[in-house]
Amino acid sequence: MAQYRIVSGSVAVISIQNPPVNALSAAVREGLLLSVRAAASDPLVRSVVISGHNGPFCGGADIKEFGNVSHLESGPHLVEIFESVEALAKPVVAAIEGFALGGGLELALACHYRFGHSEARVGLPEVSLGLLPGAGGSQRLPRLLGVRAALDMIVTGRHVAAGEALKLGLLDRLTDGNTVDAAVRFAQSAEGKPLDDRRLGNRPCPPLENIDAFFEEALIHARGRARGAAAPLACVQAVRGAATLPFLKGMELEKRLMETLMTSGQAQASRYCFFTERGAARWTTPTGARWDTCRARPISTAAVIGLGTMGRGITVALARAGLSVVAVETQEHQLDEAQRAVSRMLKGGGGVSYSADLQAAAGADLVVEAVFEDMAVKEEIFKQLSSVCKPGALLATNTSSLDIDRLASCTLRPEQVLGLHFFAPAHVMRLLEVVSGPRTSPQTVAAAMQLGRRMGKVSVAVGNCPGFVGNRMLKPYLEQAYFLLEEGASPELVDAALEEFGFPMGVFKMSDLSGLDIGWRVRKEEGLTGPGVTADQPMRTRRGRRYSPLGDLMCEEGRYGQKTGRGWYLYDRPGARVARSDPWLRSFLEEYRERHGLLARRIDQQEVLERCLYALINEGFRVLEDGVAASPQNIDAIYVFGYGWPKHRGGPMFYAAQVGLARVLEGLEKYHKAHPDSPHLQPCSLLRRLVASGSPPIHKWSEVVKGHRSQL
Ligand SMILES: CCCCCCCCCCCCC[C@H](O)CC(=O)SCCNC(=O)CCNC(=O)[C@H](O)C(C)(C)COP(=O)(O)OP(=O)(O)OC[C@H]1O[C@@H](n2cnc3c(N)ncnc32)[C@H](O)[C@@H]1OP(=O)(O)O
Ligand SMILES: NC(=O)c1ccc[n+]([C@@H]2O[C@H](COP(=O)([O-])OP(=O)(O)OC[C@H]3O[C@@H](n4cnc5c(N)ncnc54)[C@H](O)[C@@H]3O)[C@@H](O)[C@H]2O)c1
Repeated sequence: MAQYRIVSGSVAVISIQNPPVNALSAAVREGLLLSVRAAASDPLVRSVVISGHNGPFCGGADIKEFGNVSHLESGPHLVEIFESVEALAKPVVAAIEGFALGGGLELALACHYRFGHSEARVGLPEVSLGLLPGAGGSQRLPRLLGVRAALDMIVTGRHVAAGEALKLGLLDRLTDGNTVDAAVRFAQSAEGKPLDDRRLGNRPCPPLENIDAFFEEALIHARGRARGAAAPLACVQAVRGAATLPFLKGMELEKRLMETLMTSGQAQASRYCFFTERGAARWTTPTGARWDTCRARPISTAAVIGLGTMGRGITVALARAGLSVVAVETQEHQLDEAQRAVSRMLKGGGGVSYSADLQAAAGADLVVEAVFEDMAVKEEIFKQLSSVCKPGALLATNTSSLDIDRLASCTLRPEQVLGLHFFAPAHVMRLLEVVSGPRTSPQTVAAAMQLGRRMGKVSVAVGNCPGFVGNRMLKPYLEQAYFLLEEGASPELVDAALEEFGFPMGVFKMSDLSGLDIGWRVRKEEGLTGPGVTADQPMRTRRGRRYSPLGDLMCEEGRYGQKTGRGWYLYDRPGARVARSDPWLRSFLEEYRERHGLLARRIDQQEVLERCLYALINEGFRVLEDGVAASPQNIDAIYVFGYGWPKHRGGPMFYAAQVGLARVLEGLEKYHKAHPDSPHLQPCSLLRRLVASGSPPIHKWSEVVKGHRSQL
């Protein structure tokens, strides 16, 4: 899987051939080493060019091999191959088109020169797989760029565009033309010239002042951002090795660190996320529709109705994907403000026009409705859209909780109605839930999934139910957090446990950020709170279940969160972001407990995690059982890309498998026994059946799910 040919009489061109990304599989490694040896021993060869076949240079080591030690160990090791490349007595030029990532860039760093196409990008993204650059990258890159720039690239894993790579000195030259031809010409010009200085393994790292202080600070910084992930810290340690140790010692350190990471649960979880993200594109529905049998009609024009928080972001996301967008808003001041905000985000007009009239949506291929969360308002709009829009146009709602089927039934085209559930801010957040009802056609789902990809989203096809997948699972999580407050916890304790687990924000900080009033409005619509609701039932019970009115009481006090400067925390002013503990809240909780005869008890972080996360996971099993999500992988993609679940923990369903399904079941049983009035803690039957069938690995859960009624 490496092509070898001689061109221009003296240049050996070695081309890596392993579509689609030319990953360095065992067969590629074998081929590469043989080719390098052939070039070394052929007296006619005076220089070498290494390139990728059919475009991309190389996407790095073959990630599919990582889960299996015997795969990892078969074929020559990358370190050995790269040493042979660097040691070659003939100039070796990397010809980089497309991308050189991970092991791909490490190969290029072992070459004596690096030629890049002007549109190529390079990077060492191993950290996002829970790893570090383990084939010399952590040692060679700092020797080439200096510690600061190398550390930044390695710890963030960011892709660097060719222009920046040239400025950094990572690429030696750029071309707009044929990269291999340019590299061949350059290789010939370098034939016979000394190479010692071009071998990065021979070079010391450029000196850095106050090296110890620099790395201490780098470690603190990385720890602060890592949210419990081990890989970023190992990256810092490896780069410190490059700065302080001779090359071979540094390579030994890199190897030791890599072995620890590679066998860790975190790397397994991160790898799982890598494939889960991509797997979501291969959607299926139990009605038999599939990603590979459904043709999507292209969408080139869209209308967005309602230009509040969500509508603005959706407009930007659609415009950035190249669609021509008409944005509709009835409130004049909102329209003006939105126009300014959207233009700012798009840095100009960006193919967006504005109107106050719904008729402007007449020509659109797709309409996304993003008005207030009010069924009556949305029903009226869908009725109008059904007659205003051209035949074939898809009608989508961005509702986060309302019934898609009900909206579909207001139209004369229910098969073209769906939910496009964006997350705030819609132009930034990666997740898109594509929600279909029983009457939504497969072609509609296909078109939405294709559009999601164009917008750079991780799009997950889900079924219709209250809260769809993400918000449905969030409800029991939030509920347990409230119950914990009643029982003696503080928002600070709950948030600290969740943040230590790896969430960017605990549940109470998150709730302050999104606004407590949103949930309050939904609970009022559901009849759970509001005037007269508690007249005939206890304050802490609704429909026979335990209910915490804490959120409602907070809203009644005008504590909506950041927007009012007061919520579960205190803020310096409305809109400020820094959360401070609020003594008022402590007395409020004490009085509340006293009023309801609740005795505060000591609650530890383990209970917080188990109550909140197991309740969420339990609902995830129910979602699977109901067929609202097609797979546990889809649920995990939703949580990682939409709800801040830490990647190095794989997603809630993966986490459950890693903890052990029997342990999760046991935990739920224990807590349900202690809180029998909280049905979300009652283990669902799918979880019981999985445990009874020996807790199969996650990719086999669907076999146990089969046979269940599906709503998709
Ligand atoms: C006892 C224990 C012993 C332990 C020993 C430890 C020593 C081991 C030594 C190993 C040394 C390894 C050193 C090296 O530093 C490690 C690496 O290189 S890790 C890999 C780093 N590379 C990446 O992270 C890049 C990942 N890929 C991407 O970012 C993107 O795919 C892309 C390259 C930018 C292309 O993007 P797109 O064009 O959008 O395409 P897709 O993303 O949809 O991908 C298409 C298809 O390809 C699959 N794929 C992509 N990259 C890889 C890969 N590196 N390996 C395998 N497969 C890959 C991807 O999954 C898609 O397929 P699908 O999933 O859809 O079937
Ligand atoms: N805010 C979030 O975090 C979030 C996240 C996901 C989904 N959602 C959903 O997105 C939708 C919009 O939420 P938002 O937070 O952007 O609301 P918002 O209140 O910020 O904006 C709603 C906008 O719709 C406009 N509007 C009302 N009726 C209209 C009509 N008939 N025609 C045109 N415009 C009209 C209003 O003037 C307002 O500008 C809701 O359904 C909500 O549930 C919100």
